[in-house]
Order: sequence, then C-alpha cells, then structure tokens
Amino acid sequence: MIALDNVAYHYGGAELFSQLTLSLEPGSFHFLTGPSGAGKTTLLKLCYGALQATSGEVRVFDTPATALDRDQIAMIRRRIGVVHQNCEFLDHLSIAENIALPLTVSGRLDLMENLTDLLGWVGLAKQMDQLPPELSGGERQRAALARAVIMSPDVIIADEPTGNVDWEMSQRLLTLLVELNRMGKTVLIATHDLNLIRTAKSQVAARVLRLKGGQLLQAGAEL
Ligand SMILES: Nc1ncnc2c1ncn2[C@@H]1O[C@H](COP(=O)(O)OP(=O)(O)OP(=O)(O)O)[C@@H](O)[C@H]1O
Repeated sequence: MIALDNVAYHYGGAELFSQLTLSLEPGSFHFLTGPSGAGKTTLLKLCYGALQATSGEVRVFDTPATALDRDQIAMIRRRIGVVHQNCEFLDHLSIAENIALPLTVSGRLDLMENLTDLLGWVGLAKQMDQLPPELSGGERQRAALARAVIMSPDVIIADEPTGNVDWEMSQRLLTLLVELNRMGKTVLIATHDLNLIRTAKSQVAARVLRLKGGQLLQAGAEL
C-alpha cells in the first residue's frame, strides 16, 4: 500500500536518514519507535505524501509520490486517515462539527450518517456539542482519531496518539486502533510508549520498527 525504497530525507543540508526501506502491506499493523528527534514524524509525513523524499522512491497506493496529480492527492487524503501529534481543532466549532469537517470539506455529506455511530464508538456521544477547549486530553485524542477515520480510510497513520493521556486512556485508544485493524485497515503508529507496544503485541500481530541514528531496524531487546 505504501512503500519506501532507499529513501533519504534532508532538512536543508542536514541529513536525517538515508537508504530507508519500508513496506506497509494491506491489513498490517506497524509501530514506529525511536528516540525523540530520530525522524519518526518525518517518516510518517513521507508515508502520507506531506513531504517528498530527498532521494529514493516513495510509492503510495502504487503511485510514485513525486508523480501525484491533484486528483491522486485528493484520493490519498481520503484513503489515509492521519492522527497528528498535536491534535488541533477549530475551537469555534463543536466536537461533532470538527470530526465531520473532512466530510464537509470534501462534499461527502452522504457519509454524515456515520457521525453518530462514530461518536458512540469513540465514547464522545455526550460531548458532541462541546467546544474543543472543554475536552480533556484523552477526549481530544479520541476526537482526533474519529476525525481521521470518518472518511473510512484504508490506512490509519497516528503520530503519538496516546501522548499526554493516562494508561487507562491509552489502552482505550489502543483498543480502537486494534479494532480498526481487525476491520482490515492498515495501521502505522509512531510512539515512545514501549508499554503500549508490549500490550498491543498480545492483541495484534504488530511489527515494531525502531528508527535511530538514521537507521530503521526491527525492534529487539528493549521490548
Ligand atoms: N521543518 C523542519 N525544519 C528543520 N528541521 C526539522 C523540521 N522538522 C523536524 N526537524 C528536525 O528533524 C529531526 C527529526 O524530527 P521529527 O519530528 O521527525 O522527529 P521525531 O522522531 O518524530 O521526534 P519526537 O519523538 O520528539 O516527536 C529533529 O532534529 C527536528 O528538529
């Protein structure tokens, strides 16, 4: 679905990594871990086409990321749901309106009927009319996940989806992500939380990759 072949990325003159190779097969579940600043967010952005590789090839749904036309970029936005690290919302819109925003922006009002079910699934039915600043950290993370999946994407890419929430809430978020994977979605999660990864491994056949010093390796003893 998404493949990186010998990919390098430089910010200005500084090389973050080179020769990275990664393949996300349909229905797979991957964790990406590694120290702060190793390049996890950058790697995720390459996977969903928000950054272009300095060299090497990124293929998204079998199309080179450098060759995407406007329609294909719109298709990628629909087929890849992203949970960003700092889940930001429009503070003057309710939580339900924020979650539904991808539908209103893309004109997919036919999918609006899914909104109520989705709010229930993430446990935010009661909070649907509240404004984002009125929500707790865990509620905001769940709202961000709901917004990422409302277009029914094939791939979910989540950057620290359990950052700033307690253990119980991170378990709840993990359960939602595992459920999505059981529905056939491909899941890629960047996280520092090794406990979360350990717990997930008892629930799902997850592959764990560690990005460190510009190298992407299978995680080992630390798990
Ligand atoms: N827009 C940018 N311009 C220049 N350097 C950047 C930019 N974005 C990130 N960097 C640098 O690239 C490196 C990798 O950043 P990135 O956010 O990908 O790491 P990360 O592994 O996700 O970190 P964290 O775990 O702290 O979120 C860092 O040193 C960061 O300062």
